[in-house]
Amino acid sequence: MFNRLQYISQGNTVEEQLYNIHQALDHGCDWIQMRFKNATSEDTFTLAEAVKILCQEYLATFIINDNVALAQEMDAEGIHLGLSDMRISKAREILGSSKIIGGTANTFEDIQKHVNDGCDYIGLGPFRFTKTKEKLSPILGLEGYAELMHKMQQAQIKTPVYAIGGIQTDDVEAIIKTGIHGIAMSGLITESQTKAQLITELNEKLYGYYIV
Ligand SMILES: Cc1ncc(COP(=O)(O)OP(=O)(O)O)c(N)n1
Ligand SMILES: Cc1nc(C(=O)O)sc1CCOP(=O)(O)O
Ligand SMILES: [Mg+2]
Repeated sequence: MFNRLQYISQGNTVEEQLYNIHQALDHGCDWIQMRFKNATSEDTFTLAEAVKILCQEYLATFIINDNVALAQEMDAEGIHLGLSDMRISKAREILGSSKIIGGTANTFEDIQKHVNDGCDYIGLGPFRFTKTKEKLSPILGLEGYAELMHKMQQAQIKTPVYAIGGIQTDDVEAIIKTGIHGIAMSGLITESQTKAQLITELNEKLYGYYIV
């Protein structure tokens, strides 16, 4: 079973990214998605090498955003692909059955397509407006999540779903009640000055018991 909290990395330079990822790992995140937009391929490679070592050290899951070739070269645990990235069936051919492949969805049709293509989890968003990503799909909110989770249940689709987009601590309980498996976050974790407390609180809400 996949863990319930994903940290989506942030930072404009290799150093900022590494600092943020290290902080997240140090304070209890054990799933890192390396998301480094608008970076050179050299910087992206440098960062990926360092993040791979860090994730091994912290026994954390290392997922790469967008770049299937890099995920293959790094032997990362997986890849996250959006609606305008490589199709999941193609990535599966390249990476094989042992790698984790996540896909972004905003509608039930997106979910069906990714599931039919063999994805391992769905990133469903945005929950609300966020500055972290440009060109957001329509906002889903709690009602959108409830409706899509209901449709998945009716269709007997059991693929784990992660909520994403502008999520705050107080949103987590209501999101989980819709049947969503976990949450993926950037801004709240990156900007928190009390990360250990935040991540403990998020995990309590996500797992329903106290995690040290
Ligand atoms: C867990 C998770 N869900 C959704 C996304 C968004 O992916 P995508 O739509 O490809 O957008 P970018 O992240 O590439 O800007 C994600 N990264 N992770
Ligand atoms: C990377 C990403 N994808 C989204 C989607 O809706 O597909 S929202 C998003 C940004 C998540 O960061 P934050 O927690 O700072 O809002
Ligand atoms: Mg993408």
